[in-house]
Amino acid sequence: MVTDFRDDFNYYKKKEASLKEVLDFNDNHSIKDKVSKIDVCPNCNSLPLFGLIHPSQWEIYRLISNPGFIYIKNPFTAIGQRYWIIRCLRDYPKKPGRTNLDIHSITVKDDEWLPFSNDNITSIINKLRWATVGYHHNWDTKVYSEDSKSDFPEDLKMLSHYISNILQFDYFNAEAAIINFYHMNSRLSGHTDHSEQCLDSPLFSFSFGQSAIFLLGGLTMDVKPTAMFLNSGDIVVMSTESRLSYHGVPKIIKNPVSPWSDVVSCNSMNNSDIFDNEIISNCENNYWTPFEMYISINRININVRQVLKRNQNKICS
Ligand SMILES: O=C(O)CCC(=O)C(=O)O
Ligand SMILES: [Fe+2]
Repeated sequence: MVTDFRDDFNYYKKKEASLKEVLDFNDNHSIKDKVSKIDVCPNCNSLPLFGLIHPSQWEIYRLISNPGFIYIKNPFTAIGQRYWIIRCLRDYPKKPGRTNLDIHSITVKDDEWLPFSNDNITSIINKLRWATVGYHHNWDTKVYSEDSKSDFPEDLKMLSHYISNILQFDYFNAEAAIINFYHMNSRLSGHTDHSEQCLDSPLFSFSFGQSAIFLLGGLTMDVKPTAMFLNSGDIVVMSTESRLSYHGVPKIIKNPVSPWSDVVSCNSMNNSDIFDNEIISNCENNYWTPFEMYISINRININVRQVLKRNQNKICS
């Protein structure tokens, strides 16, 4: 029987679906003959970026079935995970970022967003489904516009550019990001990301919190997808032939581990001015508690894209 993207999506969204065919990058047997390991830079002298382990220790794989798709197994330190989770919940949804809550005319005052302690705020944070920064993704028209953009966060830009350099992409400029917030029963149906004017640049996707079953298909819905687990801290890159592939998230599953837990110490960090030092200095104390409550039952995905072509300086309509 031929199965296509829809069949597999519908299969994996079921509670009782068997997960034995899902690629698990933590299990050598599961990935055997399906991936090839990338030796990033054997003589890599790059300094580690705040929140990441040294790139010489990263585990990076290509999928043999899907050229251009790259998987990096969680290269984040526990503090790094906490940092990005806090940024996604505390800062990116605030103005000038946009969220699904704007559409429902819910405005959140600065000091109300945290610490999610009263019931009202708890319910607001639970309504958060997406936030956009940089060029704002327009969910209806799918067209970016010069009239709808805000500054791209410098720290997220630095993270994306760092990964792009380590992977030796010629050029990448982070110009738009969608932050997706998933509950345990959320899904993201199969789609391609084709709104960007530059489709030759890679797309970087960072996952935090609970795990996803991620389906990666081909250029049409007729191609049977590869199913894989994405766990907290994992990074995937969709480039070249995979940049326009169908993909989706049929199910969120409980992450058996919590890699944000084992914080060593915040003091030894190489804090560049780009990173928010308030988060770094508070990441070990109670400040983290409400975020931990959130991330123990939700998943966050940051999806970073380049919108314009290399020499283009604005959207051409
Ligand atoms: O949550 C994910 O892993 C994928 C998100 C995605 O595909 C998107 O935002 O376009
Ligand atoms: Fe996508």
